[in-house]
Order: sequence, then structure tokens, then C-alpha cells
Amino acid sequence: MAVTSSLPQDIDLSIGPGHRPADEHLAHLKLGRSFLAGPHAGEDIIRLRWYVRESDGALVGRVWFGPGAQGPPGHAHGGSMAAVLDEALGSSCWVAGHPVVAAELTTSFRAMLPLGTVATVEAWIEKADGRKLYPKGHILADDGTVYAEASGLFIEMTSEAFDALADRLE
Ligand SMILES: CCCCCCCC(=O)SCCNC(=O)CCNC(=O)[C@H](O)C(C)(C)COP(=O)(O)OP(=O)(O)OC[C@H]1O[C@@H](n2cnc3c(N)ncnc32)[C@H](O)[C@@H]1OP(=O)(O)O
Repeated sequence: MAVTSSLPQDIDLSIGPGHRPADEHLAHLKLGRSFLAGPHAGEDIIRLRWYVRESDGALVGRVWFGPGAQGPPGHAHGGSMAAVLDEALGSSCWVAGHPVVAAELTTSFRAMLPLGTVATVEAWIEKADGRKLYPKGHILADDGTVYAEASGLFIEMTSEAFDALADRLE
């Protein structure tokens, strides 16, 4: 079954007042290429934009799942939703000033997400214990339906360790 034969040119990933772009906090976006959220990411798979909610500092995303994200017929692959949640949970730590990588991720799939949907992603830090951060997050429909939710363990790296990774690319 063909889901769509042509892609929409402009997908509206804007968000309401009370949010600012999160890009300046997210090191992976500065690399120019990224699995999910960079300028060349996605194409027909996933398009994603991150924001910081001014009221509580939570990370909020607007994400479009395209035909290339197909898992069950006409619906998003679980791995595509898990990848978005992985990035959301990690980014919620980065915008709070903790440069982290993922150590553990647990995802629950609650409802099938129809391809072509623009959904909202929210993520926040539930608990912190030294270098260990425990964020949570979910992907929501505009009517509040939960498509998927996740919790994880993310480990804070030193900025030197992170810079060393980037240096190796040069
Ligand atoms: C802007 C960013 C966007 C976010 C992008 C999305 C996030 C990602 O997908 S990142 C990519 C996927 N993740 C990875 O590749 C990480 C691979 N793992 C590693 O590099 C290392 O194991 C790393 C950095 C997590 C931890 O290594 P290291 O810094 O040496 O820490 P280490 O001393 O082993 O462990 C620190 C603590 O965390 C615990 N821990 C580490 N890894 C794990 C794990 N996988 N599960 C459970 N606990 C763990 C340790 O037990 C230890 O606990 P305690 O302090 O109580 O003894």
C-alpha cells in the first residue's frame, strides 16, 4: 500500500507562544548532520524541531512522521518513535545544562501513530543523582492521545570528553 506518492513541501512544525528554539543548547545540531533533527535529516522519514518551554524549561518538540517511517501499514515504526524519544530525553538534559549520552532507554508503545501526523514530544528530567540523569518523555497527539512514552538513564559526560569526540571528526 502506498502511503503517499508525494511529500508535502512545507510541514508546519511551529509551536505556540511561550517557547523558544532549543538549538543553541544541542551540540549535535551544531555538527551540521544529525540522525533525526539536523537540516538534512529525515527527508521523507522524520522531520523534527526542538523548543524549550519557557514556563518550566522542559524540552518540547514538533515532529512529523513521514512515509519512510512506516512500520505497521500506514503507521510509524516503533523504532522511529523510540529514536525520537531517545533524542528527546537526551536533549531535555542538554537544555538543562547536562551534556549526556544514553545508557538505558525503556519505551512503551500505547497507540499506533498514523503516518503524516505532526505530533508533540515532551521530555523532562524526573530525577538526578550525580552524573546519572533520569529523564522521561512522551509523544502526544493534538487531542492528548499518548502514542508512546519512555524513561531512561543518561550519563553526564565532561565537556572535555565530548569535545574529544567532535575533535576526532575534524
Ligand atoms: C544533544 C544530544 C542529543 C541526545 C542524543 C540521543 C542520546 C543518544 O542516543 S547517545 C548515543 C547512545 N549512547 C551511547 O552510545 C553511550 C555508550 N556508552 C558509553 O559511552 C559509556 O558507557 C557511558 C558514557 C554511558 C558511561 O561510561 P563512563 O563515563 O565511563 O561511566 P561509568 O563510570 O562506566 O558509569 C557511570 C555510572 O553510570 C552507570 N552506568 C553506565 N552505563 C550504564 C548502563 N548502560 N546501564 C546502567 N548503568 C550504567 C554505572 O554503573 C555507573 O554507576 P555508579 O556511579 O553508580 O557506579
